[in-house]
Amino acid sequence: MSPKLFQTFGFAPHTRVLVAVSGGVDSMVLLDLAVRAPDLDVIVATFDHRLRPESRQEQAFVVAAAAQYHVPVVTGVWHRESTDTANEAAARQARYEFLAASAETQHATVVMTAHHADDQLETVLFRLGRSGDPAALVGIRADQSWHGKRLVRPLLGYSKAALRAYAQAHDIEFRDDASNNDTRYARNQLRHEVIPAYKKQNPQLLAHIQRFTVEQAGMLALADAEVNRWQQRLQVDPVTIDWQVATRLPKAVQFVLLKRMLRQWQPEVDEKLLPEVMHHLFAQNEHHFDLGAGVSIVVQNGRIRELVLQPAMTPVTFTQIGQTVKTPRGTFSLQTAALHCEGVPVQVRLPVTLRTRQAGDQVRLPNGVTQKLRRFFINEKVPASQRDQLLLLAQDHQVFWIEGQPLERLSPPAQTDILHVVLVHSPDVDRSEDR
Ligand SMILES: Nc1ncnc2c1ncn2[C@@H]1O[C@H](COP(=O)(O)OP(=O)(O)OP(=O)(O)O)[C@@H](O)[C@H]1O
Repeated sequence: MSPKLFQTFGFAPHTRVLVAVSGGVDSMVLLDLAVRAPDLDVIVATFDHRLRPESRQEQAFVVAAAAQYHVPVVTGVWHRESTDTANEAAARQARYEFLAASAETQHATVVMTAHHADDQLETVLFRLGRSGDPAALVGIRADQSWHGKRLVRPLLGYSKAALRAYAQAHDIEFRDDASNNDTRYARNQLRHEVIPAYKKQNPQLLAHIQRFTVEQAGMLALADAEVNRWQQRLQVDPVTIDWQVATRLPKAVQFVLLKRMLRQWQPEVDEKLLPEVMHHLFAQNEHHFDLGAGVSIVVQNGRIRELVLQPAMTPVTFTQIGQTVKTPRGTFSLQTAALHCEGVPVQVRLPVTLRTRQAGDQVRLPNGVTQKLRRFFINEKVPASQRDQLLLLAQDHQVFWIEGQPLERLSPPAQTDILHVVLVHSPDVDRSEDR
């Protein structure tokens, strides 16, 4: 293992790289390699999750190590709100938000973490146990675009044993993360109890998983292209699929096709119902299936029709202050906050559209990080059944306001041409307009 390993990523000279360092052996080795690489301008980022008493000292250790390497360091601390749960997933989310925000402020174009081959094995086995979805089994990606940057895992091809050997050979100090020895966590149980036995039985396990994840990513890309081709062939109109031609394909292939098409329509449908949908496709009777997330489908005589139970509202656009729009959900008018004290003022730019969510929507969090709206809804525990119904104000895919969400969760856009407005809602509209 040598700094040459970065060459495969084709970084331009003096690429600014934010290296995520916890102080553990993996990230200390990554830091050492990155600092030795001639083409990289390294900045260290270290986050204190405050989940263990020793985490402060670990962060101080990383800060001191960065100083020894003469590289800048940014530090972050997880200031949990009382509503945040202190679990591993929430801690990881906070850490990645810190990394994204730090990359922005440090003008780094690449963020690196020290995930290695054993992490990959663990991730794939863990996901296999939790979900049968082949897309989940691509595992950790070596190089992906992320928040407008590249998120790179240069050590994914190296085992933990190889990293330890490098640390020993180069006298690299590190701190052991005590939580890794805590078998309360499901992943650690897998790490300490299941994987060692599995590896003993199959000495090539790491190499096989490595190969599997690379090929799996390729297979899924091929599958996407194939699904698009079939979709064009089978789609009669935007909400109708004629399944007759597809029936010449093996049942398992039909299932995959159907699943991926429905996911494109609505990512949150309940896929457990799909075998039943297929079973009833060619029945004479009409069958209705409620797939959740506001979507139901009707199947009959080899045709599938989508019905959105509560149709998404037709988007309406405000181009000026004072404009009033009638919708099936009531009458809305956009007023300047100074004129109206009703409701809380929102900062928007015009034109702004009132609508329900769309694929690609995103919000900007108070810490400046851009987050997918889908992820935001999950974090804020908005029930899946409500997500398609909530009204929001958006420009393109940037969402400024969401019905029922406290505004301090959403920060305004960074532009200066913002207006303070309130959306005035009169629900007492004639319900006959709903049709
Ligand atoms: N406290 C931290 N500060 C900065 N970077 C960290 C910190 N903890 C972990 N990292 C980075 O993330 C990488 C993965 O760490 P770890 O395996 O502990 O993560 P995890 O909690 O399992 O989550 P995930 O694997 O999904 O990132 C580390 O190699 C390191 O680069």
